[in-house]
Amino acid sequence: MVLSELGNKISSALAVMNNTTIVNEETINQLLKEIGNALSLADVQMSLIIQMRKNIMAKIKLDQLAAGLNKRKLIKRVVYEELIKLVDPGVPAWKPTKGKPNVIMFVGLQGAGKTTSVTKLAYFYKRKGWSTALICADTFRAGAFIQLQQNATKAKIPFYGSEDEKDPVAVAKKGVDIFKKEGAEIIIVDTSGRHKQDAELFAEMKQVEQAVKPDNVIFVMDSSIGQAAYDQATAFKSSVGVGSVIITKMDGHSKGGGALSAVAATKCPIIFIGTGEHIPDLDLFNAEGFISKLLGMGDMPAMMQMIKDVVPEDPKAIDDIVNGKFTLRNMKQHFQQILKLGPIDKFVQNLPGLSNLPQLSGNEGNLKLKAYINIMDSLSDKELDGKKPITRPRMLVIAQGSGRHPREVIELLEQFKMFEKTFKQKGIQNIANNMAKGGAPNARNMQQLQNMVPPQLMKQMGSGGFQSLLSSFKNMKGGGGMGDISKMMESMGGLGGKGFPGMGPD
Ligand SMILES: Nc1nc2c(ncn2[C@@H]2O[C@H](COP(=O)(O)OP(=O)(O)OP(=O)(O)O)[C@@H](O)[C@H]2O)c(=O)[nH]1
Repeated sequence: MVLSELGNKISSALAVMNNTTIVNEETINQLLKEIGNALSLADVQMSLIIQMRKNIMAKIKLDQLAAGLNKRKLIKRVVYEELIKLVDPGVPAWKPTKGKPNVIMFVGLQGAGKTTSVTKLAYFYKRKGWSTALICADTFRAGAFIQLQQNATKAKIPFYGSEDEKDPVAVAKKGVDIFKKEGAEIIIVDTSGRHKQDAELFAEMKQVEQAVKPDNVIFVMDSSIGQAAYDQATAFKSSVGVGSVIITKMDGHSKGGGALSAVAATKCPIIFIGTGEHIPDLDLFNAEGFISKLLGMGDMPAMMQMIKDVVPEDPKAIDDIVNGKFTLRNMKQHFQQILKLGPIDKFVQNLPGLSNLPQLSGNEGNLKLKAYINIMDSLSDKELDGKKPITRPRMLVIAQGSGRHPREVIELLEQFKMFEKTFKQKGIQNIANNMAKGGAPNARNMQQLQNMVPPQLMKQMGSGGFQSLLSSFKNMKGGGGMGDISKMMESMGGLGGKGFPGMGPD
């Protein structure tokens, strides 16, 4: 059973409870039994399931509930909170400090995904403007040096290692010293693994730890580990000062529950999950967002973060929205920004109602956007700025110039009309204006916003999903300010009409 199945099972158990006429002890027992079975099938440790069940029962005392209280809502909330607790030790995750060297040491068993994840993490920080460096202190596995060197070169990250030096402590120490002197802010040390936990491995880890004095030790765990996760995590935690966890291969067919509940063993937060073999395939982990996504309720904070991370402030684009102006040039920028968010399917899976769909369109959406951008590269400035209409003969020339089919040029212009319509709606301008003054969207804005969400998406989101979308708007008050709301609207504009290119209902 993969995690989306776990999510679907829990969601349907909650839906059954929601549809029963009477909520009594029996209904709750049945619900908890089904949730417990689903968690157990996903490899979550039995003692944790029993504890969770006890916590839920303690929070829902039916006989003490005030009359008129929405019991179903309360039960759902309690289940949701307890699921979050399962993957959240309640300890804030360590954060690096800008402007100083932060040494991070990776530990884990062989094949867990350490070498892949060190590069992913360095790349994650590099994209955010940190100066990063990688050190290969895995002198045990032949090939580890070359693997990390190649990954580092691919990601354009400075690397240190030695094919001749057999002492991991010496390599780690020398590498850290070099990069500290060079002023690197994130220095990541990859250590060797073993097929199984053994004394030699732990002794080596301890020596490296003492030599480089890491600011954080990250324990990397393969999500397919199953029930053995608890013991493995405990062993690593008691040996070195593990501070955070990364769970890899969450994209595969593993059950994942065992590794996820390893936080209970380490009392350390999961900070990232690996979602593929490529360098950008590393997702920030947020317990609430993760459970919300698991249950098909979307992960709006993750979506907002993705947008915030990569979209630069563009006052002109904001002005254009406020003034109801939308040109092909705006659309081109909009598509370029969406592409920076990574694969579109990942972005969309953070949306309520779409989050537990198995796979939307893979890379198709991105390829389509790239094709559209190619076409727009062939437009003149006047055409991009809406100062000159694009005639049919001109469409053929543009198709030829961009090496695309004329049908795609027509498709792009149709897409543009839909975007233009969305962005010219008064509602968007009102909200933008309101947010520009630092205010939260009011009830009328919300209604207008609701009217702008295409019926197809609305149906998929359900009212609960829509509420969380609205609250994400409300929560933005004061936080990200005007920049955020404009970006959010851009993303919503992208969902307008037929949805993202290549992902529409037809
Ligand atoms: N699908 C998928 N594969 C991953 C992920 N992370 C790592 N891998 C793959 O897992 C395999 C092992 O990864 P490594 O990074 O070499 O493992 P390691 O922990 O460094 O192993 P040692 O250096 O031997 O200790 C490689 O084939 C990786 O491509 C992930 O998140 N998803």
